Amino acid sequence: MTADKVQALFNRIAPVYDQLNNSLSFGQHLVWKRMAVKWSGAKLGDTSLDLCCGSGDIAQILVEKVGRTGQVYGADFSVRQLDVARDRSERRCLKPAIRWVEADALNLPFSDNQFDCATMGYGLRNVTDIPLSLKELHRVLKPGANAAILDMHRPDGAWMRVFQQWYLDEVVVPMAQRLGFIEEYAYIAPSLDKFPIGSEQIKLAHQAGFSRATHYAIAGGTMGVLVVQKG
Ligand SMILES: C/C(=C\Cc1cc(O)c2ccccc2c1O)CCC[C@H](C)CCC[C@H](C)CCCC(C)C
Ligand SMILES: C[S@@+](CC[C@H](N)C(=O)[O-])C[C@H]1O[C@@H](n2cnc3c(N)ncnc32)[C@H](O)[C@@H]1O
Repeated sequence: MTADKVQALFNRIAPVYDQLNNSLSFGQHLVWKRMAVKWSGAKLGDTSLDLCCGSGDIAQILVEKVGRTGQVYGADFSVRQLDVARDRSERRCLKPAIRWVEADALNLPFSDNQFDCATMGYGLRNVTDIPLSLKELHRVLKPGANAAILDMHRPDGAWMRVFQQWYLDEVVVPMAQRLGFIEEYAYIAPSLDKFPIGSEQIKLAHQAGFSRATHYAIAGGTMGVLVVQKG
């Protein structure tokens, strides 16, 4: 899929995105997002970045970690997702206020070495150039900074993989169909088929310049968190 099509897809599903994430994962996506924030090493006073922030769940968790002395930037190229993110965070009157930035993960409008930590939730599988997005992430992190990249993952075990495929085809797509978004959610399965597995992600992270990279399989291997460090 081209970047324009990915952007249009996430604009279209913005009104139902949170509702479907909650029902399809039985609320578990928030647990996985909290794990990613923990592994990003976010701490009080940090300047943090949530890349491909969508409706802003992870950015909101980062606010709790960096506190009033820190800063949180949420960056995404979908204006509709950013509208939802802004509405939700304004309703909660978060301090510090999150800075929502319309930006392409492949060409970030941030300086070199700007961030103490970063997160990316379900973004890497959707960018059109994974090596370039990892390079951009590496560029904007300070030396020594960590980033945690959460995404779906293909489990090692055959039965778990069969279950995952069944769940995507027989639960996710029909539920999305009821809301009129069949094609949008049918896109998840093929995007996962071509997404590099953990060991391949580690290689790509090293090639992008990260000195350390570890992949943690979670949720029975159906999800994964790639934790990287800039040397
Ligand atoms: C966080 C979730 C989905 C994010 C998401 C990512 C995408 O790339 C999309 C692309 C296009 C449309 C929508 C999305 C999108 O919403 C929610 C998780 C949904 C998963 C399908 C849930 C998969 C569950 C596993 C098969 C196993 C369940 C384990 C159990 C809940 C413990
Ligand atoms: C599945 S959503 C994840 C949103 C959020 N991080 C979450 O975990 O719920 C993927 C997001 O990545 C964004 N995205 C995909 N490619 C992008 C790119 N090249 N630049 C910026 N955002 C991008 C989409 O607009 C979408 O909001």
